[in-house]
Amino acid sequence: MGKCVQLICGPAGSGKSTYVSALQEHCANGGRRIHVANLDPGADHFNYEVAFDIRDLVSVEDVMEELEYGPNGANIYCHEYLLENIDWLKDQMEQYDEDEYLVLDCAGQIELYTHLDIMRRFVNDLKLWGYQVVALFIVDATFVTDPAKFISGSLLSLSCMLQLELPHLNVLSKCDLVDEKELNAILDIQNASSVSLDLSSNPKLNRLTRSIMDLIDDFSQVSFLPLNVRDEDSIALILAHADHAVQWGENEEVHVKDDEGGGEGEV
Ligand SMILES: Nc1nc2c(ncn2[C@@H]2O[C@H](COP(=O)(O)OP(=O)(O)OP(=O)(O)O)[C@@H](O)[C@H]2O)c(=O)[nH]1
Ligand SMILES: [Mg+2]
Repeated sequence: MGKCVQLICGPAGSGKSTYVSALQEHCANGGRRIHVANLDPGADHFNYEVAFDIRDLVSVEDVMEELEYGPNGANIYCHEYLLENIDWLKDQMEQYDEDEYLVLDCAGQIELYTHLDIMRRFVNDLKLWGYQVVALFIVDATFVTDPAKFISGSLLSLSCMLQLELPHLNVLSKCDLVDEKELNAILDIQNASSVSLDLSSNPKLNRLTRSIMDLIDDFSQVSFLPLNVRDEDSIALILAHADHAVQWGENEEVHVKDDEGGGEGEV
């Protein structure tokens, strides 16, 4: 069993903290140990049992008050501060054994995943410490139900994937809020070229849109896993994909009953 981490990324309000809370409950019901940490220095509230919390090191509130920064600048400052004090995080993570899976609930400030290199530097540290990391990019289903928004959501996810260079899963949250037909249309998309893209009356713009979608296709970036936090099966499916990405449990010893000897043997 290796040291494994799910890194929960995505735009503000997309449902990251709600997902980790549902995941924690799902794992507890199944007798599996996971630990969820808050890495959002601007978090107000969340419903999960927190293993450790970046706000014990630095918080947006304190930075805004002491340095008189605005909320965005303070958030970036907090992430830079975390990187400068990365041993704090290492100590927190090392409290847990290899068979205890860690889930890191990150901030939703989108520049962290697009043009700043903060998350990439952070991920590089996790890799150096020997963690297998999978990124889950959570996108709100209600934001991708028309072609223009679908392109925008796919591009955001692609930026994150290219920045972090990690095994990457796209998760469509709040599936309970969208019409089943609309949802299935998104989930059925196998390649970007199949999306109806004549968004403009200007053929030049439509050609540009198609080129963008071809780019997204080149990275096989259009498939989403559906998440409905009220549906255990959807959480189990996402967990299975994440486990596969980090090879969780693949080296686990298989125990079989030794009928003749009455004891257990290893395979
Ligand atoms: N109906 C429904 N609402 C959801 C779901 N997931 C999240 N929400 C709601 O969406 C809002 C934002 O959810 P959060 O989990 O706080 O989102 P977040 O991505 O952690 O937000 P930030 O930490 O601010 O980036 C909350 O009001 C949630 O109750 C879902 O699957 N279904
Ligand atoms: Mg959150």
